[in-house]
Amino acid sequence: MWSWWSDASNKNEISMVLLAISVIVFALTWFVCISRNLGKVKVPLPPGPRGLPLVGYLPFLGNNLHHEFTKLDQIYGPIYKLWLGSKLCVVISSSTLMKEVVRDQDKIFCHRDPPVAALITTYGGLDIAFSTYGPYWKKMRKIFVREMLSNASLDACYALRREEVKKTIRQVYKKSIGMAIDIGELAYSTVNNAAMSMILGGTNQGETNAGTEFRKVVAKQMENLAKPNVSDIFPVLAWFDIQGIGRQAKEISRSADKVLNSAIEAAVAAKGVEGNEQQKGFLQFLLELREHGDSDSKITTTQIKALLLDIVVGGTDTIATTVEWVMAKLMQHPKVMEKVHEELTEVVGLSNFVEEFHLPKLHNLNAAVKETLRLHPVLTLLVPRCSGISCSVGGYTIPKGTIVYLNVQALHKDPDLWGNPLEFQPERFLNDPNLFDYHGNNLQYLPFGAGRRICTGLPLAEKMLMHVVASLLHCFKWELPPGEVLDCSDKFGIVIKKKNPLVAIPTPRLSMLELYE
Ligand code: HEM
Repeated sequence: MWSWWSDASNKNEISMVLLAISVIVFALTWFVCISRNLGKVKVPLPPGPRGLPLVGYLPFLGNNLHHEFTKLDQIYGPIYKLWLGSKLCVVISSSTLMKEVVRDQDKIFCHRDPPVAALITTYGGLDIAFSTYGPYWKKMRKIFVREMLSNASLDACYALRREEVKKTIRQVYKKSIGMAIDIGELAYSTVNNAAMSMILGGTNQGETNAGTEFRKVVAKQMENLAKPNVSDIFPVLAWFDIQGIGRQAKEISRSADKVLNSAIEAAVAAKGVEGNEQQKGFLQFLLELREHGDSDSKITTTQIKALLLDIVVGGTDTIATTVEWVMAKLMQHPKVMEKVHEELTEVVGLSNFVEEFHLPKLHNLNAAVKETLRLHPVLTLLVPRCSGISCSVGGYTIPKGTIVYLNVQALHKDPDLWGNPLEFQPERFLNDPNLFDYHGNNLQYLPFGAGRRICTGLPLAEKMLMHVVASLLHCFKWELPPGEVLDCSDKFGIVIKKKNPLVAIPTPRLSMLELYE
């Protein structure tokens, strides 16, 4: 009988065939499973420190966030994550990874996750800095950059800035020769007055109430914004406003609104007055857009107020703090200061004030300012970005809605990019002045950020910063009060300031004392 099973050799063959089939089926199943799983293998989140349940790493961050971030960077590398309450944050500190964020995937990362206090004080994010990326933000930026801060517009209001710088010089000469002055305060009042003057134009009457009032409001706003807010890290608790930060923001917003409304009323009233035409300020310009703008540029009163806040809040403390840092670094390095003074004498002359047309010729001062911004970028974590969709950076997953901090201070001190990174050596910017500009072209140097969200105020900031520093240095020699030791440690805030304010004593430098009158 023909039977497979009875035939031993056949039985062996059948066993072999079955075994082969089993192996093939098993291999195929395994392969399919692995392939399916491979498809599902999740790209991991970046590494990072463990935190506590619920609050995450928040309790361990301390007061100086930027120093803490740099320490963590040494443990976890150039990209790491932290949970702050319910928010996932990623900190990035290498040039290569920053390129992925601000260049390759800039569109994904140019969103914001504004703090509650910022939303309240900017009329719900109607300004540029905290508005959502999209057509509204584009329109506001266009008005700001192409129209308000165009070369023509900045040239037109140069006389207003210049007058405020001169006022400061006169005031120092009359009241403070031989006396110790707080340089940060001096710079702040100069920049604030210049900003108010440019905003109000012909309607500005000297040291206006609006200027003084605004100063107080901005100081309160900066303080309030710098406070860590439970409502930001646990949005579900925002309604309770546990620390009262939202309530304070509303109060600040009401005060700012009052100042802005009275400035707008004054500008409207001054509109018909003859002689104010050449002194047109930003506000007059914006009011014209409100009345006569086309669909691309028409703007409401509330939007005008939000834009003005960006100038006063975004522009004054950043420039003033940088002025203070530059002065501190130069006083700490007398040889560099000497070179800068020699250059000012040669380019400007001791019988003249500094004018904006002198600024591009002040190569040593330019280099000293750039080097100061390398060591002390005042917005050291930029304005935090937020990922609009899930994506990957450095091979790690960055989920949608992650807050991304670009640690520019760490980038600026990266020993792989900078020789003697902790030393103040302005000459590194002298050899090839175009290698590092402020426009974010070289991703090794980003004091004003990069990409779509780069500082909107850059054209004004560059001029004002150099003009104020050059004028203070050209008109006076500065010395520390006897016994005072200069230290350059910093403290965290919205703007990174000197831990101890710089106090210095001026003596006149100009040859013609009438210039100070
Ligand atoms: C030394 C002075 C200044 C420094 C160092 C500085 C730095 C910066 C930085 C680092 C950013 C974030 C950029 C990014 O995320 O890539 C920024 C944004 C911004 N800055 Fe400045 N800034 C200065 C002066 C000014 C001035 C004078 C104004 C206004 C007249 C201004 C208005 C703004 C605005 C509106 C934004 C938000 C831009 C956006 O979100 O699209 N800044 N600034």
